[in-house]
Amino acid sequence: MTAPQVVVHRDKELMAQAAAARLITKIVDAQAARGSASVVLTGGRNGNGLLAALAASPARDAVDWSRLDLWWGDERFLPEGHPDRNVTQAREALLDTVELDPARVHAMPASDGANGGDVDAAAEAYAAELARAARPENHGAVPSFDVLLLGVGPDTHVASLFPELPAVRETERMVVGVRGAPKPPPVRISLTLPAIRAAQEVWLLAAGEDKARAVTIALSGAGEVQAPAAGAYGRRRTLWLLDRAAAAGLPRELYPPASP
Ligand SMILES: O=C1O[C@H](COP(=O)(O)O)[C@@H](O)[C@H](O)[C@H]1O
Repeated sequence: MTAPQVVVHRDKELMAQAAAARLITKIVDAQAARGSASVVLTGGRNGNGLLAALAASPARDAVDWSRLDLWWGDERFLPEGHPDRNVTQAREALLDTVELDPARVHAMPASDGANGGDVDAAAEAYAAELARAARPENHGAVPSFDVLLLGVGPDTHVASLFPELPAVRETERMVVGVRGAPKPPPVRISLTLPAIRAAQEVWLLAAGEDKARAVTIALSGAGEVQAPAAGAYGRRRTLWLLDRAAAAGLPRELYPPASP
C-alpha cells in the first residue's frame, strides 16, 4: 500500500487544470519510455472537469493520442449513447476532439450491447478484455495502468464501489456488476479494489464543499468497506488532488504548507 499524498489547489477550476497538466506529462513520459500509455478514466463532475481542462490545454498536442489505451473504472449500465453514460460524457468533454485509435478505447459494455441487460455477463466480458490486454510482467489479470483516475463521491464511493455494498468486498474478480447503487442509475459495472490497486498510480479527485466529509473520513483511517475511497491506492503512488473546499476538514499536517 502506498501512503496517500495530498495536493490542495485554490478551487476546482485550478485543480482540473493542474490535474490535466499532470496527466499530459505522465502520458508523454510513458509514451517516450515505452511507446504507449494507459489511463483509466472516471465519470462524475471532477473527472469530466479534468477532461474538459485537458481539451482546452494547448499542451494536449504533446500527446500521441493514437498510442493511448483508455479504460474505464466504472460505467452506468445504460444503452449505448445514453447521456448519463460515463463514456458519452467523456466523448463530449474530450475524446471526440482527439485522434484516438478506436481499438484502444475500451468502453465498458452498454445495456443494449452483446450481453443484453445481463450486467454480470457484461462485467465478465470487460474482465476478459482486460485480461487479454495484461502482459506477463503485469503479474495479474489486468494491465498495470499508468494512471487510474477516480472521482470521490460525497458518500466516499469510488468507481461504482459504494459503502457496504457487496462490490466493495470483492477480492477475486476484477470487474463486477453492481445492483442497488444508492446513486442513480442503480445498475452499474465497476472495477473492484484489486483491479484498482494494479495501477501504477491512482489519482483521486475531489472538489467542492460536498466532498469535504468524504475526504476527511477516507484519509482518517476509515475501513474500505465503510469508505471505499480509503481502499483505493496505487502500486507506486496514491495522489489525492483536492480543492480547498474539499480539503477543509483535513488536518493541516496532511499536506505541505506550500500548497497555494
Ligand atoms: O456516479 C459516479 O460518481 C462518481 C463521483 O462523481 P461526482 O460527480 O460526485 O464527482 C464517479 O467517480 C463515478 O465514475 C460515477 O459513475
